[in-house]
Amino acid sequence: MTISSEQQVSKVGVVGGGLMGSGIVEVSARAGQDVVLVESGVDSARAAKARLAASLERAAAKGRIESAEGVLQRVHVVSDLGALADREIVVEAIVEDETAKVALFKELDAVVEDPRAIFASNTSSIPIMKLGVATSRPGQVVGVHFFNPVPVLRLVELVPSLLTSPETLERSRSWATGLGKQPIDCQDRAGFVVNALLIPFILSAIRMYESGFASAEDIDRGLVLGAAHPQGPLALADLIGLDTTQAVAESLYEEFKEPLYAAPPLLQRMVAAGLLGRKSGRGFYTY
Ligand SMILES: C[C@H](O)CC(=O)SCCNC(=O)CCNC(=O)[C@H](O)C(C)(C)COP(=O)(O)OP(=O)(O)OC[C@H]1O[C@@H](n2cnc3c(N)ncnc32)[C@H](O)[C@@H]1OP(=O)(O)O
Ligand SMILES: NC(=O)c1ccc[n+]([C@@H]2O[C@H](COP(=O)([O-])OP(=O)(O)OC[C@H]3O[C@@H](n4cnc5c(N)ncnc54)[C@H](O)[C@@H]3O)[C@@H](O)[C@H]2O)c1
Repeated sequence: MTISSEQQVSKVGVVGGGLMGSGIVEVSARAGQDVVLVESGVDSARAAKARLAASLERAAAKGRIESAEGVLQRVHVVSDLGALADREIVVEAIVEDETAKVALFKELDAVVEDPRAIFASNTSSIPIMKLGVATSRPGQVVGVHFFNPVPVLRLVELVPSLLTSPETLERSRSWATGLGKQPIDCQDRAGFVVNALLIPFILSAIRMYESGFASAEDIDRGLVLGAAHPQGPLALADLIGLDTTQAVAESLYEEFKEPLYAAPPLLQRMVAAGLLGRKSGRGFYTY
């Protein structure tokens, strides 16, 4: 299907400006799009703005953009979902929690006025169908899954549910490609392609560490030096966030009931303790 200029989206909304949402805002604004970011509170809005500004300053220092200010002019950070009324695509990037996402998709359905607007979720593992049927427009709901760090990694997984329309899928593909991303197509199964393979690998590393088999540093060094990974699995879990890692493991386990997807006790205890990785300052490493 060819996407006409009239079907292309340029008014972007993002809900949730954490690790991923701020990255999605950044790549959209850098591609020249007008972006409204909705965050839930004053502190998280401030944190999102700081993360975005720091990343843009780094891009400017490397000569990848002319100036951070130029890009920031296209970004509006608000706390009211009503500001998304005129958006052509809204990307949900809130916490990996099905109840919270379903509630948000219901609200988005009520506030977004464009009858053809795309409702995209950046979920790592929650069925797109569950988000689709929370709205009156399941044909316009699709998974558009970015990877962390968003400004660096080129992949986007495109995940239609059984009810997603071909037009929604192709408009999403065209949008992601316009951001400089390379889409792959996935079925609506927990974990899609990458997390279904990556999360059990990370969980195996956590079990290895938990059993005292090797230190965190040696497990990570082993995979970096012996398998040419950019970082080891425990450092990667800290980058993803241990809460998100656990939530994705739980979705995979619920769907497939395979022990390899079960969150190890150590991961569960670390999350309960608030040791969430980089974002909380401590996980398998201290930051
Ligand atoms: C769970 C989810 O659903 C799905 C997922 O997202 S799974 C996670 C997928 N992500 C990965 O696997 C990440 C693997 N790790 C990596 O790619 C690298 O270790 C890394 C990019 C995080 C850091 O790379 P490293 O070389 O150690 O650090 P560093 O030199 O600071 O960064 C490399 C480049 O990335 C850029 N970069 C790093 N982090 C960045 C960030 N948060 N934002 C913007 N740019 C960033 C740096 O500016 C640098 O650019 P340069 O090459 O032009 O100098
Ligand atoms: N961390 C990763 O590596 C990664 C990679 C790909 C996809 N994802 C997915 O992206 C989503 C976000 O993950 P993250 O790592 O950015 O999480 P995060 O915890 O860094 O950020 C979540 C943000 O959402 C905000 N938020 C929560 N509820 C909200 C609401 N109702 N309205 C507005 N804002 C709200 C929070 O204030 C927070 O800033 C999750 O679905 C996650 O599975 C994460």
